[in-house]
Formats: sequence, C-alpha cells, structure tokens
Amino acid sequence: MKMIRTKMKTKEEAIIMGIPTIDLSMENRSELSEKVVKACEEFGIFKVENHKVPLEVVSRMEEEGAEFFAKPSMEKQQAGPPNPFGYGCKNIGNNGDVGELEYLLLHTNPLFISQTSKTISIDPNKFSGAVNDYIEGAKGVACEILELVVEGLGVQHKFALSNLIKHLQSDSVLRINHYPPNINNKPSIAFGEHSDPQILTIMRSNHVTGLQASTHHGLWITVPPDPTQFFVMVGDALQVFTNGRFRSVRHRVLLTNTMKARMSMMYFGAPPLNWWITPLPEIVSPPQNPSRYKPFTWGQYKKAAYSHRLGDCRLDQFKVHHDTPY
Ligand SMILES: C=C1C[C@]23C[C@@]1(O)CC[C@H]2[C@@]12CC[C@H](O)[C@@](C)(C(=O)O1)[C@H]2[C@@H]3C(=O)O
Ligand SMILES: O=C(O)CCC(=O)C(=O)O
Ligand SMILES: [Fe+2]
Repeated sequence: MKMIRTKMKTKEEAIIMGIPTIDLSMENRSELSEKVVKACEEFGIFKVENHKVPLEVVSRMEEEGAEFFAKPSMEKQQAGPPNPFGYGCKNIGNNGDVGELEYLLLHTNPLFISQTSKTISIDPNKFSGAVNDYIEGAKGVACEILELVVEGLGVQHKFALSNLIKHLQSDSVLRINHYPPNINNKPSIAFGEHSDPQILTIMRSNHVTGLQASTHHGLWITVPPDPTQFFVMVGDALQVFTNGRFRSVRHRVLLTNTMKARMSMMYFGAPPLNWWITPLPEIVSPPQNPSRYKPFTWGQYKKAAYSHRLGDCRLDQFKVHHDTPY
C-alpha cells in the first residue's frame, strides 16, 4: 500500500498560507492524488480550480436561489418547515440551534426535487432543472475528489468511495443558505461551528466573505470566497473511512459588516442509509492498526447526529477508545 505521510503545518504557516488550492487539470495523476490526500490530511478543506462544471449551471442555480429568497416570508414558509426537507429560517436542526440565515434543504433524489419544486417555484420545471443540473455538477466534483483520495491512499478499488454517492439510493443533500446583510457594526456568527456528518461537502458561494475553517491547531482561518470555483470539505464519514487519517473539518460562518447577502450552495455527498461506515480495508491492519471506530450504518449515524446539537463532536460515541484524539 502506498503511504504518503506529511508533516503538520505550524500554526503560523497555516495562517499565512491559507487553505490549499488544487488544480484539477494537472496532468500528472499521481502528483494530483498526492496533493488531494495531503490537503485532506493537513486542512480537511481546499479549493479546486479547473473543475468541469459549466458556469451557466452555477449561475442558473444562483438565480433560482436568489428568486426564491427574494419572495415574501409567507410564500417562503409554504415550502417549510425543513423537517426533514424544505425551507427553514433561523432554526438549525431540531435541538435549539439558531443562526442568522434562511435556507432550503433538499434531498438530491430527482423524484423528491420534482415534487418539492411545486412548493418552491411558480415554474417548478425551471427550478428542478436548475437544481438537478447543479447537483449533477457538484456530484461530479465530489466523485473526482473521492477517486483521487482512493488512488492517493493506495486503495485498490478506484470507485470504493465515489460509488457510494453515485448510488441511486444515495442520501446526499443540497442546502442553499441565504445570509442577510450584517448591518451591525460588529462581526457575528451566522452559522455556528460544526463538522458536516457526510462523506464530502462541495461548497460554492457568491462573493460575500463568511466561511471560516478551523486548523488542526484550533485557529480559525477565513476562506476567501471564489464564486467561479468550488471548495471541498472532509466530513465525519470520510474521517471514519480513513480510520482518522483525515479529520472532518470544523467550520462556521462569521459575517462581517457587509451590505450584501451571502448565498452558499452546499452539496453533502452521503451513502445510502443502509451502508456500513467502516474504515477501508486497506487502511486498517490489525492488530497494529485496528479500526478506531465501532461499525455503524449511515442511517444510524444520521439518527445519532440529528439528536445532537450543531457543535457537538458526534463521532465520539462511535470511537473504540474514547480517549483517542480522533
Ligand atoms: C443541529 C443540527 C443541524 C444538522 C443536524 C444537526 O442535528 C446536527 C448536524 C447538522 C448538519 C450540519 C451539516 C448540514 O448543514 C446538515 C444539513 C447536516 O446534514 O448536518 C445540518 C443539519 C440540519 O441543518 O438539519
Ligand atoms: O454557508 C457556508 O459557507 C457554510 C454553511 C455550512 O457549513 C452548512 O450549510 O453546513
Ligand atoms: Fe457545514
């Protein structure tokens, strides 16, 4: 098995460098996969350039999102509440978390999108067309990254992870967040610190700054927005698939004084509900390197995650030894 061990950046280096950028058009595939593994290990978040998603697909999704959020509150409420999917305002989850935002949470299954679009838009076909195209694009980026991860880790089956989110019954989710302008003179946390429970998150936002990610040293670094590119974040399930070699990135949204609203589109790539989340066989080698996590299905993890507060470390209860750091 090919193992690429990298040295952890110092606090200072991490802040000066910011998060890594990876050019997906790089021709040397093994160099590219090494870069992806290194970025996942050291930061758990990185920007990807030269993806193949047409900008027109991104703009159509953004226009549909902007059109929806510009509607009167009464009309938007008709697409809610977000239990489990639909329009939400300020409340995040069901356990008392709140944020300065409104959002649409959509399951990525096209049948679900087609049904839900009727409550969201007066032109449901236009809305569902834009959403389905965006989901296909974001899923493509997620699959590309997961295939590079698998190659970089020396795992035999190239599609071991990407097949999970390509699966017809994949439980992937699309979330469109809309943060109103922060007219107070002080920065405020609009979406609290958390990690995403799924395998991989593909994020894209307009040009309004807000996303911050925590380094392994616990320092917050601001992620400068880039509306033409995507950002990739390691989720809890990928932490388990790599037996803790990658760690899910803790992130939050901090809004500084801005006259414009922030809009972010988040694709959360997840396996089918009955899929087991256990370290990839090539990653564990008992007895020296046993699994650090008890086996669980995605459905079990999701249920546990949804019974927690946003900022909780939800993987802790699945660790074999509770005293291990990750
Ligand atoms: C407080 C919560 C909101 C959340 C479900 C949870 O109970 C814990 C995880 C949260 C999160 C974070 C990433 C995604 O935005 C999200 C949709 C997800 O899958 O897990 C949210 C959940 C949510 O907003 O419902
Ligand atoms: O809006 C953002 O940039 C991040 C939102 C987020 O972390 C989420 O939706 O889970
Ligand atoms: Fe998140």
